[in-house]
Amino acid sequence: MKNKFILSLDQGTTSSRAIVFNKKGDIISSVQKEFTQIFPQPGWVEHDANEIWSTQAGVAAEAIVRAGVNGLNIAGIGITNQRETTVVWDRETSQPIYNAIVWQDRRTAKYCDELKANGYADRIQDKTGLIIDSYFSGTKVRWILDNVDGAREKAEAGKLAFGTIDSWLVWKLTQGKVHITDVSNASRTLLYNIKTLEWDIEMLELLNIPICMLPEVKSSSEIYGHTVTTLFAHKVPISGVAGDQQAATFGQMCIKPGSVKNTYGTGCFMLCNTGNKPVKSKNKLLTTIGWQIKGETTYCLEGSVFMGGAIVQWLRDGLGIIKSSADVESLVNSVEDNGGVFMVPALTGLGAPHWDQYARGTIVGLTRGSTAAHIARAALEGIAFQVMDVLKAMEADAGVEIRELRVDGGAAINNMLMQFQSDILDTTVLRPKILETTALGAAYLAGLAVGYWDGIEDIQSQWIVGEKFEPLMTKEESKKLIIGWDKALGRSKSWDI
Ligand SMILES: Nc1ncnc2c1ncn2[C@@H]1O[C@H](COP(=O)(O)OP(=O)(O)O)[C@@H](O)[C@H]1O
Ligand SMILES: O=P(O)(O)OC[C@H](O)CO
Repeated sequence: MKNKFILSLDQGTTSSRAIVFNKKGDIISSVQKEFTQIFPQPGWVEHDANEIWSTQAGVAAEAIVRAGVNGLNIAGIGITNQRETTVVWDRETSQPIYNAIVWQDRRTAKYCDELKANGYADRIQDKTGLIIDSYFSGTKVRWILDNVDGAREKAEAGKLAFGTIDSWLVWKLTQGKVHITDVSNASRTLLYNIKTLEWDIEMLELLNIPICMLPEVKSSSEIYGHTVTTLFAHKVPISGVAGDQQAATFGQMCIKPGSVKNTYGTGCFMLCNTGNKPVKSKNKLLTTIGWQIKGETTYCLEGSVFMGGAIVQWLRDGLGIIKSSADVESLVNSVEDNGGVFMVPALTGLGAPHWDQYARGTIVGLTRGSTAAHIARAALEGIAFQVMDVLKAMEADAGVEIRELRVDGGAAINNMLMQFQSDILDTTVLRPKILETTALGAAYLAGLAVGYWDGIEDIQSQWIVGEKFEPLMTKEESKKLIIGWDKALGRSKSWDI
């Protein structure tokens, strides 16, 4: 496959990205575009699905041009996406009937409480691997069917399609010819049985969602269809799909059971490969499908933290104490420590392992000496403390000590955050040379399906350490900080009841 490349479409929560990779896993071109975040009410988060498509299509076209190639040079397209975010569209017009309801959106929290009160938690965890929380797609689909005029009748008549962002992009790329998702995305809907690998009829009935709306579930690495859009002059195979966190786990080459990565994007997501069998968490982690290749399914345990790098965006857009996300590093380095200030970044509730839909952001420990720098430092430390809570739960579930953490995502570029993370975990943090592991993982899945790479052996050696962070903090210091964090955490819980 001479002069051939893989195009990866990475549709994240805050931006759409397209990256062209070569056979060595090098980035040939990369284009990114932020899009609008819509906050119609406190706790609600929406995206315009058409804007998701237009930004994604735009960056794809530009990445190809910048790489100096055309569709003929693209061996396959890999898609990876913000997960759980829910789109319902009209099959005939391809128009969404409502904005995409984003994974962070809390509007179905009360309904989730009812499900819990009615004793469904165990059964749901058994079947789907998930915790009852408004995070997942199922209750969002139900909300759209119940709240958009005429939606339920249309859905029952087979006129509406539901999809997570991967499905929506495949639909648009094939001009409505292909309606699919992959197992990793399906496993985030609350509707998919991760043991039988089928949509679960009991869950569909419970949430009152007609099965005819759902996409067909495929593996993460196969040819699903070819592009029909005018974006590419030639028909390009779409050959890899995985949720962004699972793609990053694959891109980080966490392919052996026990290997762990943490991504610092909008949220933080720690995934531990548990091999070919689902492991039920006893510590409020999620059991999720990592990927499926050639009929073999890999499972992971996951700890999802809702606010990661997004708290830095809030420092920028909400507080206005920095001009760009990158500025946070010089601001935090202007002070020695947090000056006694702690921030719990629970602006959209708390995910794993606390699962408190009603927690809200808290800043505590302010004194007359507190400055913007202390608040910024507390924000970054708040990211690392949340990851620490997840890691502890992961260690308890796996029954092992995690001595090495592979990291990636936009905020992993931040050296202060990575050093603090290593300090507070007392664990080695490894940042790879290529930080775009999400896009790379999707590229690998797509390339494996079309024979661009022959097998895992072909790509395994491409993972290279860029920076290594070792713990430097004394045990006394970290212990004191952890006590402060736990106290602050207590203040943020059950706030918005
Ligand atoms: N230097 C930095 N320090 C800390 N956070 C940063 C820095 N640069 C970017 N970020 C954060 O990284 C996030 C973007 O990461 P990315 O992996 O692109 O996220 P997503 O895929 O969720 O859109 C943003 O929330 C941004 O605030
Ligand atoms: O957009 P990201 O990279 O923060 O990822 C979002 C997750 O997929 C949500 O589950």
